[in-house]
Amino acid sequence: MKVFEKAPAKINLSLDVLYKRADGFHEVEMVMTMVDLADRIEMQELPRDTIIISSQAGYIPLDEKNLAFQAARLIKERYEVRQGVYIHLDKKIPVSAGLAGGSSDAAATLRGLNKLWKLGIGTEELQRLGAELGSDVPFCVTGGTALARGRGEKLEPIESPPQCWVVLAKPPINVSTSEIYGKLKASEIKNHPSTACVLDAIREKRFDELCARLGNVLEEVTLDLYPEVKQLKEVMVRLGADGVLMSGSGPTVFGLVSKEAKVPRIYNGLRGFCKDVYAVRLLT
Ligand SMILES: C[C@](O)(CO)[C@H](O)COP(=O)(O)OP(=O)(O)OC[C@H]1O[C@@H](n2ccc(N)nc2=O)[C@H](O)[C@@H]1O
Ligand SMILES: Nc1ncnc2c1ncn2[C@@H]1O[C@H](COP(=O)(O)OP(=O)(O)OP(=O)(O)O)[C@@H](O)[C@H]1O
Repeated sequence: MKVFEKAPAKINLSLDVLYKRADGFHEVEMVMTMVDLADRIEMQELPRDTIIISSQAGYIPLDEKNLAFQAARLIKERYEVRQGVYIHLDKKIPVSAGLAGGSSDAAATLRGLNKLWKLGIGTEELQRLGAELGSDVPFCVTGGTALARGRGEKLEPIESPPQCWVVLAKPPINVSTSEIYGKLKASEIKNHPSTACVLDAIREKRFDELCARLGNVLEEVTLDLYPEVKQLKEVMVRLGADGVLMSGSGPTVFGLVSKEAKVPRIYNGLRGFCKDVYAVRLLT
């Protein structure tokens, strides 16, 4: 038997850090949503007790470092599953981009194996398992739009933002999430985004207000280390995107655009700076 799952990319509409915790993680307050750019994951049952990963993407690990492998191993161990699984990852989400590609693959693997092996695991338990794999995985289990707290695992679903285009541009650099959090001085953050205002703008369907309130405290660190990300933000603003922000720890920059007619100019303008550019819709 085979199952298929879509694993969409996420963007952070706001990302605030409240403080650094004793366990080394940062207490966050984030508004996250999914966009229509997704990996596609195929899971096929194997009679042997083994996990095999393949992918057309040459640049991701295919061994136990792969987050989909870790998700399969976790579910097999926890639910004492003796069968094996062959997992093919059709990657569309750029890697190490700040778009939670690996986390979404892990979440999709948890959902898919729950179906394949008829385990009957509830959503909350899938999210708990996800939290063992990474901070973004619990959100990716359900997707939608949510307010995330804790280290990202305490989730409150909220309604979707007003529908719009999302132009994503990833410069050709790799950014390490732990390095960016490591360099952040949580007690010295000057400009905290207002999570409450972002939530209000979404609830009241005020697109312009949402664009004005976008904010990510990790930008300061990443933009300082990688001036090309700052430049990309400036280009996107100049090309006419309504709201522009870096997603997660970067380096992907996204622009929200309400008018479809503006999208080709922004897309084509960005292609002059980097090859990884996508124009997609929000997954509402
Ligand atoms: C930047 C975001 O992607 C925004 O959604 C997430 O906060 C990070 O999520 P993630 O990549 O799933 O992160 P994890 O794999 O759990 O952690 C990677 C590293 O980031 C740091 N980290 C992550 C989450 C968090 N709340 N505080 C942290 O300090 C830790 O140093 C950790 O070792
Ligand atoms: N299935 C996977 N897809 C992509 N990367 C993976 C996968 N499994 C493990 N990785 C590794 O995880 C690291 C981060 O990749 P990923 O694409 O998830 O980053 P990201 O988009 O910055 O994530 P986040 O936004 O959650 O911080 C890379 O070093 C990559 O090699």
